[in-house]
Amino acid sequence: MNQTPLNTEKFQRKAVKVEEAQSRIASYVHQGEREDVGLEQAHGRYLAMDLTAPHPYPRFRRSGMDGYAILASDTEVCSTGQEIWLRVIDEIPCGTVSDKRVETGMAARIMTGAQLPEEADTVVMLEATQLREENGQVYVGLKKRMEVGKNVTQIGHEIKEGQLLLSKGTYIGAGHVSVLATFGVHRVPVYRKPRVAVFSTGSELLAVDEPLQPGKIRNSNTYMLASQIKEAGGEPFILQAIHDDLNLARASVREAIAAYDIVVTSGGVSVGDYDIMGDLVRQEDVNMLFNKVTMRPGSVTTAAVIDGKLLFALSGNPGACFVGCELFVRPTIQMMLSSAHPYLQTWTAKLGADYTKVNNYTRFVRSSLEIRGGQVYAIPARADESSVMVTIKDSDCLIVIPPTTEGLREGEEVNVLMLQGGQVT
Ligand SMILES: Nc1nc2c(c(=O)[nH]1)N[C@H]1C(S)=C(S)[C@@H](COP(=O)(O)OP(=O)(O)OC[C@H]3O[C@@H](n4cnc5c(N)ncnc54)[C@H](O)[C@@H]3O)O[C@H]1N2
Ligand code: MOO
Ligand SMILES: [Mg+2]
Repeated sequence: MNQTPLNTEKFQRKAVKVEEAQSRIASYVHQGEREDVGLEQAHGRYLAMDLTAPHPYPRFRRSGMDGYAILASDTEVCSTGQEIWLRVIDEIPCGTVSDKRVETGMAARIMTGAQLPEEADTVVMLEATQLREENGQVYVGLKKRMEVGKNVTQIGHEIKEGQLLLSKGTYIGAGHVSVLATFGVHRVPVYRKPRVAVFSTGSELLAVDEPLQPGKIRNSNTYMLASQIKEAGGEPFILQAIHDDLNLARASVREAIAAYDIVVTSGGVSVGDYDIMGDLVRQEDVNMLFNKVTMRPGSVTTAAVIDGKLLFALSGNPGACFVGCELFVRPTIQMMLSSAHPYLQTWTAKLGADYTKVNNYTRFVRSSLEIRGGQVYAIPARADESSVMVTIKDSDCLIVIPPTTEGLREGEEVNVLMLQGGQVT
């Protein structure tokens, strides 16, 4: 086993605040590269450029009802109770354009979604009309005065030509796909998903398909991190977990840095004898950004820049690993995708139970959200130690508890960071 030499440097760490750590990272983030994907592949991706409307939408004056296209002025006499009869000159199904002009005394039968004929300015719905035939000519009768433009959707009602349709960094969901299809964007310019290498360090780690052995555990962090990376918009690449060996770690980090956009590791960042990542980031060719943050869990979260790329050495404790990824890795991926909200967004909620742990660091307490009497409450997990794995799955948010010597009482207002997929129940 490759025991690291005794040194005191390891213990002397200067803690930085979360915001400071985030801003140090942000200064090394590069915008992602662009690739074009088919519209069917665009869901869940982030748009890589602003898109403007190549034409107004709707592009033509559109009937909102099945009925008759008429001139509203012809119906003015109806206000005195008089019925009018208009000569039906055409029938316009959806998708066809009439070559007739609707002049005074005339009407054209029209279907919902069809283009209004020239001159017609109003549509009267079928139910408000009656028909009569005289010498082979059909007439439509109506009794109600119509306002100009009734049941007609005007050109550009939704979007004017040249208007911003979707901005760079937009997450593409169902509604956005509809916009893209409407405007004929069949190849969609999106950011290439940042490629994130993930591997765990720890001689105690077994692969998930291995039977348990004394003193060993299965590697859960790698898979949890891969999920978090996916949620953040990245593409995770799971690399082989390594033993607590500095040379092995150095080789794996080097290879990963060369091949991927970001490298995330878990484990070995504290001050233990086999905490090799702590040593790795102190090497000459590594620009360590920080190796201690005034937060719990995850106080030993470490970040560094190697060959211009970011390495996140997260804690091995699952709770700290999870929070470190949400606070630092997720925003990095989101910034590469030009997301408008790279950081987890802050909400306020009432604290759902007393929180009595005192801290000199800011705590990020995994919690569920619940509505009680119309008010959102954040309920801290029953077990939220950094080493606890099983309550991570129940978290909708992280309650932010600033340094305190007294703890907080149930009902107090607290800031919470919403987690992606978090729900208020
Ligand atoms: N003397 C001190 N000891 C510790 C300190 C300290 O300041 N002084 N900090 C504690 C804190 S806080 C944390 S958090 C942990 C950080 O530990 P490391 O990041 O060095 O992680 P490891 O030592 O490798 O492992 C910790 C724990 O997590 C388990 N683990 C590791 N990898 C995985 C994985 N891939 N999947 C699941 N679980 C994993 C590992 O078995 C350990 O139980 O240090 C404290 N100690
Ligand atoms: O870094 Mo540890 O997670 O503060 O508990
Ligand atoms: Mg350790």
